[in-house]
Amino acid sequence: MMSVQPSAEDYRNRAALVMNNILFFGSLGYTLFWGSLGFELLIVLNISFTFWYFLCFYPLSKQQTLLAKNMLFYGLILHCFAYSNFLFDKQSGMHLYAIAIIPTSFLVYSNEEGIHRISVILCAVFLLWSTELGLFPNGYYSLSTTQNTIALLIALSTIVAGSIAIMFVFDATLKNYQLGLTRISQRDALTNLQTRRVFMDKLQLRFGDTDNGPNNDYLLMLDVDDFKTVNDNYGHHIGDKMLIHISQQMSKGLKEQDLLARFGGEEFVILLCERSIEQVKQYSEQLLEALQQNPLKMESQPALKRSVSIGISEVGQNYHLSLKAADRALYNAKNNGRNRYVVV
Ligand SMILES: Nc1nc2c(ncn2[C@@H]2O[C@H](COP(=O)(O)OP(=O)(O)OP(=O)(O)O)[C@@H](O)[C@H]2O)c(=O)[nH]1
Repeated sequence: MMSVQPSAEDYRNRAALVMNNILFFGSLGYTLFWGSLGFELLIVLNISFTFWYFLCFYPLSKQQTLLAKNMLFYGLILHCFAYSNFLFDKQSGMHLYAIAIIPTSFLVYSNEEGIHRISVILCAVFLLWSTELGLFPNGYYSLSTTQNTIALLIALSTIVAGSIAIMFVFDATLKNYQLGLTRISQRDALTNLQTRRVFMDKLQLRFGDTDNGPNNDYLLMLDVDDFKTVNDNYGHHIGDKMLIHISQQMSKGLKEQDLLARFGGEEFVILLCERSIEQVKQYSEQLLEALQQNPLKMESQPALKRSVSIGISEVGQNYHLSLKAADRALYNAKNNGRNRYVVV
């Protein structure tokens, strides 16, 4: 069965949460800091931002969440702008908070909200630029060196912690995404079995190019009998369900090191490892029987039965030749009446 992996989107949401927590605590730090200096207005402002952080992740409608995000970012930028240009002098480091805003906007806004992200970044850049150049009148209050250092430390530690979180979480996201892509490319989309290419690569890994001689591994080529009539009589979607159903039956009785792949269309291939020919025959008989006993159940019609034909060959000195031999055996099984196996 296909396991449900967290998507890149899930990781992005988690990253946004981590980042927001960091900013939340940064904001809390500032609240305490302004409190210790007696700036009541700044305490209230910081609490309001904490409230917007909270709303960004509270389950609301899409539009309300977007509003909360905008309130948070534009409010934060305005707040830093007022701090660093009018209230305090630029040494207070308030404008540096904008550096944390830039990467955060990538996480908090979704890709569809890119336009908001761009405008937030432009505003943050303007804030940094205007403060650095002293474009506006200098701040009214001047913080002492220690106070400046504390304010700067809070801003910088928020930025550093945020950047570290981004590095880690993005790394995990990327790895997960790549893993997901690899998994997808190795699996057949319909049956979730391995693809022909992966199967051939694994045969190559197991047997290599050298002539090894027989080693109790068997190749089975399988083809669904009269499958075209399933599509013709019941439609393609029932044909698809039949392929899934048959592949599930095939996977029963396989061991961990065995391989099962969809070779193409209604053709499958199996490698049974370290078995005697009797065991291979037994597996084949059980599969033929299971398909008779477990037809595909349908909602408003009688259950639908299909058999398979199987060609079997032992993996000999060259696995390519063994595959061809199994294919010939399959051809014979078809010609001899289907719903059977033939060993070469
Ligand atoms: N629904 C569905 N049909 C597929 C898929 N891949 C291949 N097919 C169909 O499988 C059918 C194979 O038909 P044939 O090659 O004539 O084989 P058959 O009807 O099984 O006859 P025999 O093999 O001779 O028993 C074709 O109609 C293909 O369109 C698939 O992924 N889904």
